Amino acid sequence: MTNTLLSLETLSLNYGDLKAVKDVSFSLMPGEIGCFLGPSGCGKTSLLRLISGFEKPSAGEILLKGLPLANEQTFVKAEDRKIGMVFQDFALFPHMTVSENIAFGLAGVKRKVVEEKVQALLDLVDLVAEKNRYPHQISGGQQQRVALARAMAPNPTLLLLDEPFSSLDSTLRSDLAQNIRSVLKKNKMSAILVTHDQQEAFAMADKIGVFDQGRLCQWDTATALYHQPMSQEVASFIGEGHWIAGKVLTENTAQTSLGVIKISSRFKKDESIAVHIRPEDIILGVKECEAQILSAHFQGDRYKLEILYNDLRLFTYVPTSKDSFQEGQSIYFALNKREYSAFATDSQ
Ligand SMILES: Nc1ncnc2c1ncn2[C@@H]1O[C@H](COP(=O)(O)OP(=O)(O)OP(=O)(O)O)[C@@H](O)[C@H]1O
Repeated sequence: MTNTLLSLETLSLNYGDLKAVKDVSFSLMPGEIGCFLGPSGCGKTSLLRLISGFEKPSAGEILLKGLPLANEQTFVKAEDRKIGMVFQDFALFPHMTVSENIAFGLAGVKRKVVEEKVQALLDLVDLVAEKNRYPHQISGGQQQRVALARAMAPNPTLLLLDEPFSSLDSTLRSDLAQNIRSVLKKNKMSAILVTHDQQEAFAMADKIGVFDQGRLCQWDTATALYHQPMSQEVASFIGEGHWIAGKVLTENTAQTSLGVIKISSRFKKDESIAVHIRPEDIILGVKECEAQILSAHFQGDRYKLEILYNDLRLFTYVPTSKDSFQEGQSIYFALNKREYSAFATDSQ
């Protein structure tokens, strides 16, 4: 028997003919922060609504601490699931102070206990000095921390955060993502975050699920998604890269227009494959391949260099230095010697 906190088993949700969530299975361990990542309309919010109890599954099962929340026979109502929610727009009560907002979910609890709990949460989210202010008298980031403290107050078993940073500006978002992660970790709180922003997912989550049209493509750590994508969708969606055609030579090598490279999956000899190469795999200044610079885009701390090698367009990043780059200039590079992710292609 595992001590899984949340398990989803082949969970599906249909809205009429539309299959919004298709056979999704994964599990979350106690204290883990998970994340649903994917483009708009891929079913992230629908899945969060299934877990919170705002939607009934069309098929499959949700278990919390081994007990069914929803399956063919059972449906535990949202208010009985001990699952907290933090919404996109924070949904704070404007006529209540920060402390009153945090205390809101503690109805029926003794006053002294409420006071202690609110004080501890104010400390945790670093809002002691703002406790008597109203939501309009604090910043967006502070409002989000109030929303987090309010959702944590009743000690939920699991916290769900639906695009919690989307109304904040980008510099605040990454700071707050780190900050909220440390608050959750300090409290050993299990949580699931929904976002379409990779940097936010990377900053907050232990495990990330990449979704595509209602399907969970991969549930993994950020580094595994980046370095060992299990499908072309995940490789293309996470980070940046190039697809290069190749033909399988031996069990773990392929011939490509960048030479013979190692591949991480096993294919049959002569099979056509697409190999995924990251920008950081193009190592400049090593005299193996000679290319021409097509363009150099100055991006502040770095240049994005587009280069042409035979008929192949590649790009990489170079830290800004005194070097300048001219269009048409020759430049040498080598391909990083590692095993590359590769996938079978339909072409012969
Ligand atoms: N109540 C509903 N009735 C019918 N279709 C719906 C309903 N809610 C969502 N959908 C559809 O289900 C699909 C998944 O929607 P969902 O909101 O779960 O996606 P999402 O990944 O959260 O998107 P976003 O990032 O834009 O919020 C979409 O095609 C959407 O139009």
